[in-house]
Amino acid sequence: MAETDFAPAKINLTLHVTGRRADGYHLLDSLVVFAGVGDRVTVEPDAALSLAVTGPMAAGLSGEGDNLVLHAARAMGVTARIVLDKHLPVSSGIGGGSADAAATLRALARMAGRALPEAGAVLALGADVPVCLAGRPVRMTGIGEGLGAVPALPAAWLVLVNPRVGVSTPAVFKALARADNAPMPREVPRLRGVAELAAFVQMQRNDLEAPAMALQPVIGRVKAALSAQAGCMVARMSGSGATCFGLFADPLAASAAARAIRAAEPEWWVADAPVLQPQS
Ligand SMILES: C[C@@](CO)(OP(=O)(O)O)[C@H](O)COP(=O)(O)OP(=O)(O)OC[C@H]1O[C@@H](n2ccc(N)nc2=O)[C@H](O)[C@@H]1O
Ligand SMILES: Nc1ncnc2c1ncn2[C@@H]1O[C@H](COP(=O)(O)OP(=O)(O)O)[C@@H](O)[C@H]1O
Repeated sequence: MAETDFAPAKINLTLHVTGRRADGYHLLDSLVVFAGVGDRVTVEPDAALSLAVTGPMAAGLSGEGDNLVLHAARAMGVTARIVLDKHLPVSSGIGGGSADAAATLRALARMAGRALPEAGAVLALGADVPVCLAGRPVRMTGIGEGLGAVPALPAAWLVLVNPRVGVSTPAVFKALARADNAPMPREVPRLRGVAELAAFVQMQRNDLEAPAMALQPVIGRVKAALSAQAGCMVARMSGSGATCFGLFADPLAASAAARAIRAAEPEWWVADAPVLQPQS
């Protein structure tokens, strides 16, 4: 039986870099949510493992031997014909490859009636794969393996904008001036509306914004374009960039903002989508 799974964009609403391990990996403290826009992974039983990439962002993935989808399938020890329908820009700070790997694990587990790999094997696929496998709002800590519960978040909408410049995650971490930054407050408070969520985000940081902007100054323009939109309550960069998000209380304001940015910057990738709520 074929199985399809959705690979939603991962958004770091906050991203504090709080330390650096001896192996060079950084300790993070990040409020992560998922957006209702993403890739789609379809798997079908087959005697050999194969991957076809379709969709508007397929061209961004040339070295298919390295595709995280194939790494994930090997970690499951299952062969399948896999189709990755790629909609998210590659190397863009919204975890597209990690979301694809997580969707592959979920789809193959259902297809083959197998359990998901253990936590260490999931983390070995990439620091963002555990959070993408969780697929719900969490406080991510450690290098990505810590998944702490957060109080339910209000319904909210995001506008995502990428200037179509890929940003290398290792290069951004390398350009970070200091790794010993303050974490988020001990508790993420209960946030009773988008205004409170936006105020919380505003008081936190993405410590990778400055180094990413130094490497790709266009990120400053992306953030400013979002901030200038009516109804945008806060704008920040996600992950190691270059994608920035704007947070909106109202879906109509979010889609109007997306239309306005698309009209002004036709070369940029722009999407509006809800913050995904945990499935009940
Ligand atoms: C920065 C984040 C924040 O969510 O997002 P993205 O910008 O990738 O979306 C992630 O931590 C990225 O996770 P992921 O992209 O899976 O990282 P990996 O493939 O495991 O590592 C790529 C490289 O990033 C650096 N790295 C990654 C994670 C981490 N906690 N510390 C690091 O220093 C290391 O240089 C590593 O070699
Ligand atoms: N399925 C995939 N989708 C996106 N990138 C992938 C995938 N498989 C491997 N990669 C590689 O992973 C790297 C990071 O990609 P991506 O996950 O999109 O970055 P980010 O987490 O910053 O959004 C890129 O160099 C890309 O070539």
